[in-house]
Amino acid sequence: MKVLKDILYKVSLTTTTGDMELGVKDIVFDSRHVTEGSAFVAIKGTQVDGHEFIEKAISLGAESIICEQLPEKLIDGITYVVVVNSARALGIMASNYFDNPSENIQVIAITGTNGKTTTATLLHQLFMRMGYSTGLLSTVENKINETVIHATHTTPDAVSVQALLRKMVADGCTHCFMEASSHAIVQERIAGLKLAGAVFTNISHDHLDYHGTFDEYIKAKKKLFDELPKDAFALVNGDDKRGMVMLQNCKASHQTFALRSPADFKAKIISNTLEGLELEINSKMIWFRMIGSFNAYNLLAVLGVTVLLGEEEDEVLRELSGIRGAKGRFDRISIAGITAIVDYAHTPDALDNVLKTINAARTGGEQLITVVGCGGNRDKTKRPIMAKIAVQESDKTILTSDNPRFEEPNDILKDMQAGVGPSEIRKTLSIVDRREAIKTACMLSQKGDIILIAGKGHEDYQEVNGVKHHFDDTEIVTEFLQQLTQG
Ligand SMILES: CC(=O)N[C@H]1[C@@H](OP(=O)(O)OP(=O)(O)OC[C@H]2O[C@@H](n3ccc(=O)[nH]c3=O)[C@H](O)[C@@H]2O)O[C@H](CO)[C@@H](O)[C@@H]1O[C@H](C)C(=O)N[C@@H](C)C(=O)N[C@H](CCC(=O)O)C(=O)O
Ligand SMILES: Nc1ncnc2c1ncn2[C@@H]1O[C@H](COP(=O)(O)OP(=O)(O)OP(=O)(O)O)[C@@H](O)[C@H]1O
Ligand SMILES: N[C@H](CCC[C@H](N)C(=O)O)C(=O)O
Ligand SMILES: [Mg+2]
Repeated sequence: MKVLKDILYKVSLTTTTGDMELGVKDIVFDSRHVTEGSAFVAIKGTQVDGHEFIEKAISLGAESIICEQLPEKLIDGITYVVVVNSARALGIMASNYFDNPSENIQVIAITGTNGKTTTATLLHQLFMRMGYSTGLLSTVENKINETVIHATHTTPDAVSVQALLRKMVADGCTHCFMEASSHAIVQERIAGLKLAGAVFTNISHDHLDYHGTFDEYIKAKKKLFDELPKDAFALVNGDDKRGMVMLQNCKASHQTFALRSPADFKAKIISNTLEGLELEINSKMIWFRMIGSFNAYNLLAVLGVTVLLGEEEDEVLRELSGIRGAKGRFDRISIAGITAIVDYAHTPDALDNVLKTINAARTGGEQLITVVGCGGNRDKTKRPIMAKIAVQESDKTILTSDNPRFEEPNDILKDMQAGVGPSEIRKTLSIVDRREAIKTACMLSQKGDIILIAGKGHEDYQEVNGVKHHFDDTEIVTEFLQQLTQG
């Protein structure tokens, strides 16, 4: 049996033990996973209140209960711990339970609307190339060195975060690069973590369904920086007007990266084509395989983190120039003279950036066909905006489904169609079946054309009514483009 020390986050022990240590066999926050001798942490969620399951947890063997309010009926032999914020207590307890792994590995958290996966993945690839044992927690996958552990969230739950860090430490990792989603920050999935640094990539429209207002969304991101310790660094995008907001009242060392504003880490774009980016950094010209000006920001963030962690700039740039980035981010498939681009752009800003990157690199003559959908049970207000951007920036647009989740796909399409102006209707199609939409884009395209398939990137499924069916944009577009060459 493990002994938890220092679990007290403004905790007041109300019942049996009067002790500040709690011996538990496991920590669970879902009554359905309770085991004999575990501590059950009751969390108020978006769907239900975990406090409703306290009795059930005890009946399944929980011996201690961490909660914000005591249940009416207290049961003999059970330890109840009342805390101000049980989600936060969960993070701190989990850290203690796994022997505070973040004290033995440098953890860097990356937040922002777009660019988290790209930045974290580049950092992981770079540190591996430089010979470090390195961990990664990302939307696409979690990794301990090259061993992949399936990711269900951008940031795992608090117990999984600590368990994964524990495993990284046991496997000799010295660094971990992780995404901190705004949901995770608000839900305290990273409470209890000692961070060596945090990065802010940018903030734009997303997740207003969850945060309510843009100000609340900014506040969620800022919380990461407010809680950084003094010996950490806070590296922010100086060209994003909220970058400086993140640094207000932040105790950590203030660091910036930028293309336009004065900054600690600065670059100038020399050329930006569909082959890659040429950047001037400290009077050196460096070629990167990443595409689009937005990736110049991601590369600068990576450079900043690496130098702040004590690496030598020239070596970093040399290694970085050969790296490709994360799966599903501007992946190019060229068949029969047609170029398909599969990209995870699922926010207005990302879609606009990707389309502008493609348009800037076009030589003329060819047409750009965009296939895009919006996820169900997510921010509805981004739907017409994304459709509008797609239609304005493309020669033809096919509006389709993304992950409908529990929504009616045609209702999502209607929300998107509201962003298409009357003069643009003639160049817009709506095809609810994403596979058919991709097929149609292929059939409409001719040699030289570009097809952008946006929104799902690396995802290998489509989620419909709670079921994830196999679905892979890259696989499907390859199949149809190959058919064109055969027929
Ligand atoms: C909206 C949201 O973020 N929800 C997350 C949240 O669930 P919730 O608050 O809805 O939980 P709930 O169902 O209300 O339950 C409340 C509590 O009661 C417990 N419970 C519930 C039922 C029961 O029978 N017994 C029981 O004990 C639950 O375990 C929970 O502790 O806490 C859960 C445990 O950590 C997460 O799995 C869940 O992620 C859901 C599945 C999700 O889709 N989240 C997405 C939006 C998300 O987190 N996305 C971000 C990335 C976003 C981005 O930046 O693009 C991510 O980090 O992945
Ligand atoms: N720095 C950036 N600024 C704006 N757009 C970007 C940036 N980096 C990537 N993008 C665009 O956003 C998409 C998502 O990028 P990425 O997966 O790196 O972001 P993320 O922040 O991890 O997203 P999520 O919140 O879903 O985890 C990319 O496919 C690309 O279209
Ligand atoms: N992390 C994002 C991913 C969105 C990906 C897009 N394909 C969708 O399903 O909306 C979210 O959970 O909102
Ligand atoms: Mg991500």
